[in-house]
Amino acid sequence: MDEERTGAWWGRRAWALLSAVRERSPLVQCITNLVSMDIAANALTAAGASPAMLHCLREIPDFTPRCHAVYINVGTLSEDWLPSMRAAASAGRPWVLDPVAAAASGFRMEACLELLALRPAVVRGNASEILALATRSDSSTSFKGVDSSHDSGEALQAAKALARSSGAVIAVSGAVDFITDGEQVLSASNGVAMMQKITATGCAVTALIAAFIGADPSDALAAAACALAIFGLAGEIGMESAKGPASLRMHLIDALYGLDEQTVTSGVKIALLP
Ligand SMILES: Nc1ncnc2c1ncn2[C@@H]1O[C@H](COP(=O)(O)OP(=O)(O)OP(=O)(O)O)[C@@H](O)[C@H]1O
Ligand SMILES: Cc1ncsc1CCO
Ligand SMILES: [Mg+2]
Repeated sequence: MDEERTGAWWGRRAWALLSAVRERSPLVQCITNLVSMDIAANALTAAGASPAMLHCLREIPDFTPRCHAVYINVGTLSEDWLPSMRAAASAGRPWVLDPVAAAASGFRMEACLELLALRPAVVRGNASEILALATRSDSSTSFKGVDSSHDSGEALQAAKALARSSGAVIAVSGAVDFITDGEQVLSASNGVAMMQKITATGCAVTALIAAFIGADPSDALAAAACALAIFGLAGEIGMESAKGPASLRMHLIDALYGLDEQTVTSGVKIALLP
């Protein structure tokens, strides 16, 4: 390492990655749930990326190889969409998985585990989703639905084990986001609690991770941490003008669009855990 990775180093790294997204405008194919399509596409566009919500199996051989990254989210999974997810994940592009409500059913858990075997670069979930995936459990009563019933710290050991067994970077979102490749653990401490009151903010930040990887595929751990920190920072700035979840959604997207170098380098809170 040329330079010690201080907080200031991470601020510069986050700015470099956001700048790369703005300059390269990576094409990100999103096979995502019906709830999240709008906020994910708007978050990607505001950040400078180019989203495409295509999920028809017959289009994947032509379209997916031309994408810079792929985003797959099982939130409104159906049997019809699973073949498209498999095909897009197997198209040779770097891709990111959001295992929404992984424990909701045996079918969904099987689908998530099958997709995980197709080597995503990053998996981003809330703590309950990462705990369920790591234990391959779809039966525990503590797993409700799309919202987490655990704090992110409770899933940290599970995230490390899942990263080692899958080869993916695992990101657990929450008040503090944890990002690990199974050896190193980064924390990203940006964001505001009100973000949990907007549906599909988690889905949107996973899409943003795919955009960061599309712009620079060299370091999935850094891409995931910087995307989470930048999305959280946009939430903090948005909260200064918001009156509740609906206006926060609008102000967060505006803030993401307007982020400048000074704000990012001084505002991003990423640290390497000892
Ligand atoms: N208590 C909190 N304080 C600050 N930021 C938070 C808090 N909880 C969540 N966030 C942020 O909100 C975003 C969404 O994370 P969350 O864990 O709620 O995802 P999720 O449960 O998968 O959401 P969804 O399924 O609705 O998409 C992330 O950027 C995360 O960092
Ligand atoms: C509410 C909801 N249901 C399935 S996906 C989704 C969006 C948040 O994950
Ligand atoms: Mg989610």
